[in-house]
Amino acid sequence: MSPVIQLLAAGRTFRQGEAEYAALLPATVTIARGQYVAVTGASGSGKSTLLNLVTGVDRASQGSVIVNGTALETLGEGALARFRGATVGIVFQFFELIPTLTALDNVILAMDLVGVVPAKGRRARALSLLAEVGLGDQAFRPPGRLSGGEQQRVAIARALANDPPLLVADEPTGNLDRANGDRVAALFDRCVAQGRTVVVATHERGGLDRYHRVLRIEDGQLAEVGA
Ligand SMILES: Nc1ncnc2c1ncn2[C@@H]1O[C@H](COP(=O)(O)OP(=O)(O)OP(=O)(O)O)[C@@H](O)[C@H]1O
Repeated sequence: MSPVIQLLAAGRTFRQGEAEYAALLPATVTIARGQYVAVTGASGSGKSTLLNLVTGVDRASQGSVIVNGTALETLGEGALARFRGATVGIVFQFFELIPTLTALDNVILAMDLVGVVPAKGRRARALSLLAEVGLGDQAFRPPGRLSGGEQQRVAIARALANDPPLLVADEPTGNLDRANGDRVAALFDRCVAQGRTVVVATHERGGLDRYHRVLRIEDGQLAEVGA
């Protein structure tokens, strides 16, 4: 089942020499199961910082990040890594695919690293996910022989490899032209239709109609903009 995500006065500060710098001021927000949420804000406003707390990639400096009732700050590194592997799929602006592997092997590797999909089913599942994102005939190409839009679709297939209930994407269309961006966004729409919770950071001010909720960050301050 999709997770409920709660931030309770969760913030993140970074040390800059002698000074402390708040990348995310203490924020309280609940994201319900199956919600489709946009996080908007200018470059440097704190979107990635917020996403990193929600995914357990980074830890809050204060407050609590609770996913399905588990406060992530209570988990040790091993337990946090298992949480990420089983619960979260992440898509990055610049795809972050491994250039020396084929599209297929990039998706299989995500399953190998986490180990929740039985080994003998991984190849077939990866092929099926690539077909689902419209890349059935490109599975054996390395990322360098795919367009940006195709690489991002490989990255989405990889993010879905372990069937995570939560999908988090950091500016996933920021590097794509309109047509490819629309195609990628349509795949996220489908993930929501499948019952996943999907959180997307975007600096765009338009095209927000598809989301259930829009959160906005300005200089580290999170606010709800609209539903
Ligand atoms: N590891 C870090 N150490 C120090 N400062 C950091 C670190 N990560 C982020 N910051 C700072 O925190 C602020 C918020 O950064 P963040 O990456 O969250 O912004 P963003 O809204 O995602 O920006 P962009 O849209 O450009 O990705 C920025 O001023 C950034 O320089």
